[in-house]
Amino acid sequence: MATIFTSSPIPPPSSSASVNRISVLSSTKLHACPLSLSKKGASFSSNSCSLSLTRKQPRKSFQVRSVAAPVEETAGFDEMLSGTQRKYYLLGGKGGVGKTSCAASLAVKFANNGHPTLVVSTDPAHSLSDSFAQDLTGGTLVPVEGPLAPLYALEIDPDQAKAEFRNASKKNGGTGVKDFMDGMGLGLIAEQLGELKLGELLDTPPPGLDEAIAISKVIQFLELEEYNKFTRIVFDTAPTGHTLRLLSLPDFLDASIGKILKLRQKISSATSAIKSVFGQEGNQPDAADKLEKLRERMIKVRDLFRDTESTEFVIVTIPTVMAINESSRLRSSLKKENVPVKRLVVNQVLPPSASDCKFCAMKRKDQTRALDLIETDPELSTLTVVKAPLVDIEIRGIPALQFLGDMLWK
Ligand SMILES: Nc1ncnc2c1ncn2[C@@H]1O[C@H](COP(=O)(O)OP(=O)(O)OP(=O)(O)O)[C@@H](O)[C@H]1O
Repeated sequence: MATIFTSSPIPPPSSSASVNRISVLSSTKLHACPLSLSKKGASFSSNSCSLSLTRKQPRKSFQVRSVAAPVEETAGFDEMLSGTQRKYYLLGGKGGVGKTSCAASLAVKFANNGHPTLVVSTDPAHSLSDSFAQDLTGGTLVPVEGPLAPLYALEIDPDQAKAEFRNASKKNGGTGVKDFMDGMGLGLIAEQLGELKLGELLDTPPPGLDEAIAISKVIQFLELEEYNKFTRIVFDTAPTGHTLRLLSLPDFLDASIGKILKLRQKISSATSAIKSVFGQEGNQPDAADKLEKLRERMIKVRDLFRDTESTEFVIVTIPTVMAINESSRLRSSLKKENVPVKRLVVNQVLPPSASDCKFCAMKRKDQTRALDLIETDPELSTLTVVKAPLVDIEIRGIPALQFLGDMLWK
């Protein structure tokens, strides 16, 4: 493919279809350079232009005359946009690859296209506020300023969610029940309870538990009326390891909580006579209720993850062998758990340039090797690959997110 670049003024919109207009985000003076993303790599080239988000530069524009149009692989954003029924997008991948940036840019794009959108962070190390450059902390719905349709953010506090779970469980199946049973001389059942290893679970929660509870908390929120308006919900999830463990947690917790509740029933019938003598009723029915609710939400989370109609997990990666291998393992685990995956975002792809910078040339070669891996990887090769270029400043704030979103979600 050959591409000719000139830097003449932008022609009127009616000019030849083979001429691509370069977008300029005039409101913030962010520039995009000619870019076309193809399966074989980012076909971006200019003698005078590297891909950059440059502040305070004079308004410039380029025109690209494509001699042979590259085969572009797009995200299929129209499909993501279509329908007014609620859809969930979970973005996940290795730490630091750009999950938050991609999730935030998707949320902005949905909102700008008319969908009332909620973006949720379930990563214990939240970075939504940093990404939007707005204070979105507080654990409740916070409006994001800027997009056309309502966009709200929610940063779930995993510690608070975990504490709630711990309290509910302790009253029913943790040390609270164990002490209670010991006191009643029901050591045998206490041993059975020990087999559940629930005490351990609560004392040293497995990584991912916080996120599972955070997501269950979101489900609880979504049942409230004020959340009905959201037609797109984008999750910025924690790095891969957490996500993988998270996937198996709903089943694990469902089983554990189910056992606890059954056990509680047994205990309550076995001890009803004793309780009636000693008049010990306590507040257990309320706690049991809470635990049962948590269990129901866990089941909803699990079902939500697997619902191909409404949910999609988008894997975000960067063009390095390590990140791509990790993405492959993630995809394999998601497949085992029947979580629908269609798209793979490859972020921070170095655009080709005519400069002879040795470091860039080496880096580009390295990235190309990694990108080639995707095409032969049995887990990843079937996915729609969407590439986003590495830009030269941090992606922060609505204009920058719009810029990234316009390149990614097409
Ligand atoms: N295409 C890009 N070009 C340049 N910088 C980028 C790009 N994508 C993301 N970044 C920057 O990389 C950093 C990490 O991005 P981000 O926080 O989105 O990653 P993350 O995967 O969510 O990280 P974590 O795993 O820590 O939550 C940020 O400073 C962000 O601005």
